[in-house]
Amino acid sequence: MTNPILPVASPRESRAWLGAELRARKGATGITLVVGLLAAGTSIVPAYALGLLVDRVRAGGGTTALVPVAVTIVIAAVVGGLATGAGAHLIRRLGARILADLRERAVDTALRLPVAVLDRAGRGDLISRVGADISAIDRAVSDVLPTMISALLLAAISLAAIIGIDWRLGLAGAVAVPLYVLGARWYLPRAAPAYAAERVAIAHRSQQFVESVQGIRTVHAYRLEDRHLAGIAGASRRARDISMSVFALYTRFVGRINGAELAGLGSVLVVGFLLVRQGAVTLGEVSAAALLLHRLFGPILLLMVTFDKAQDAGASLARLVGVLRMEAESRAGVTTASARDLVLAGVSFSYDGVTPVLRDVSLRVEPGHHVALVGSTGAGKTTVASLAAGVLRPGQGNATLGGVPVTELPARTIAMVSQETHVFAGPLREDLRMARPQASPDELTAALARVGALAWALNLPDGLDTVVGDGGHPLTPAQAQQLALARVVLLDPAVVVLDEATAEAGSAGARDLEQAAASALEGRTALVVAHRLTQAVSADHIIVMEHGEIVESGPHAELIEAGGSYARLWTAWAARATDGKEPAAQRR
Ligand SMILES: Nc1ncnc2c1ncn2[C@@H]1O[C@H](COP(=O)(O)OP(=O)(O)OP(=O)(O)O)[C@@H](O)[C@H]1O
Repeated sequence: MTNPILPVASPRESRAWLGAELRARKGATGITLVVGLLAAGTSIVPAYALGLLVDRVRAGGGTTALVPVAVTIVIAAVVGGLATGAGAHLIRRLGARILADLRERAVDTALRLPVAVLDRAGRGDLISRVGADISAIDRAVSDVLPTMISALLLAAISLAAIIGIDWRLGLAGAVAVPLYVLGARWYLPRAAPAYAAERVAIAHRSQQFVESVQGIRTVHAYRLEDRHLAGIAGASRRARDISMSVFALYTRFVGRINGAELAGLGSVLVVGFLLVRQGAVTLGEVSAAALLLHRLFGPILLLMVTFDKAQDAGASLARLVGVLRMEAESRAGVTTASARDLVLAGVSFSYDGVTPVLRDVSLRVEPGHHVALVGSTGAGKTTVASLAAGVLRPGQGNATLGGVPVTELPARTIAMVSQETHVFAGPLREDLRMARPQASPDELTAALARVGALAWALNLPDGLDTVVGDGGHPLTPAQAQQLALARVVLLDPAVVVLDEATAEAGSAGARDLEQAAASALEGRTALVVAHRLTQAVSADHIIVMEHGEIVESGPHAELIEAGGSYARLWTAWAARATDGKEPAAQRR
């Protein structure tokens, strides 16, 4: 899927990111490299030892001269085996850790992105990046990466060893390089489509077979056996032909690689012959150089056939590192957006594009002020709150904070506590930490205390470690809302939109929640849907809504004096409050 919004990192950016990650893990990277080099180093020892053996035999050395060489080869094999195993394990572990961090940072960045950016980018792209792309890299890290890195280290060490024997031998061996490159450039672009076609043909064959077996009664009933058998035979022939052509492609590729090996080895032997004749090197040294080159054939072929997998993983990495590039965007504006007006200007909205729910709504919440929205059920309060928080986008008009559309603000700039409070499954402590992952235990308890939830939280079976949410310890709706308010305290946003279901908590519970909300909102700019009129009394400004429109607005005292809808709501509320019923005044 092509996407103009979520960026893809350039190869240079991906390399820079990887370099920084490795530098940040100097210790683990260093040990991995040392063990890898030890494995590569020990695996070239037998070639050297065999070269030495040749010289000793030529010099007429007896069995005693040969034993140390044999022992060296055995020790090198054992150490090399152990080091190769340990190296692969260390590479996998390092890779898995870097990958885990990358996934966390990518998800974290994505969750902070403004709603508008996510909408434009398409959630599917994001989900495939943190899902399929991570899996592709993960497979490469545990499967091809250790082999590739070992092969590269071995190639580097072997080349250095050959040049160390005599640079002219190194040059002779290098004759193979352009031929390898040509072989790879011929094979790689053909291999991917060929393997893809083979997979499709095999899937088609299975499909034909399964369909015929599943519909066997119909096949018998209409005497369709011959037609179905012909279909299966045709699909099988196609699959067989494609598989054979894929195999032919691979053999032709291996033929080209064998050509490169022949050229490299042949040149080493010819140059070696001339050098031995000149007395520049010994026969044993030329043998060692030839064996070192030969030792590389397997790893180089492996590098080539796994190259496409590494390329796939590289492409996935670029897509993930691209998401990280948006980190700055996801954090920008958090501080600058504070101390700015929250404004809805001429906002109209409809959920289905037909029935208008809001008509020309304009309101302003000044920095540090609390504005209460009141009105009957269905008047449009929750819709206004969702538009102000950037959860919904206006059909007409604008919702802005400091002039910036709220949907383009980083996700945590405006916090919204809605009527559906979700308790995430897991320990209560982790539920709170969603709002601030680095929160210390003291900060967690302070946040709970501020919303009056500390006493009950400490009384849970395992205190803050009690597992809550789905399948965990049940919390009352009021407790869940207190938890949501504690998360607001931890998140510490400049602006809060509150649409709590205080009315559902019973009068005593509702009063506690009002207290908790007031405490959580202290010092912040707030737009509050006042489900109980007592919440409106203390607000700096009250907005009264009816049928999707603002019908009145002003401070409590002014609205009472005006004797309009708010005054009527208030009278009804006060009368019921004296009856001891304490209703949600706007729920008629
Ligand atoms: N998701 C939705 N899809 C379609 N219509 C909706 C949706 N949510 C709300 N509405 C409709 O929009 C109108 C305004 O609803 P809204 O929830 O904003 O009112 P409210 O004043 O908050 O009411 P309450 O006090 O009951 O929460 C109502 O007619 C409601 O039926």
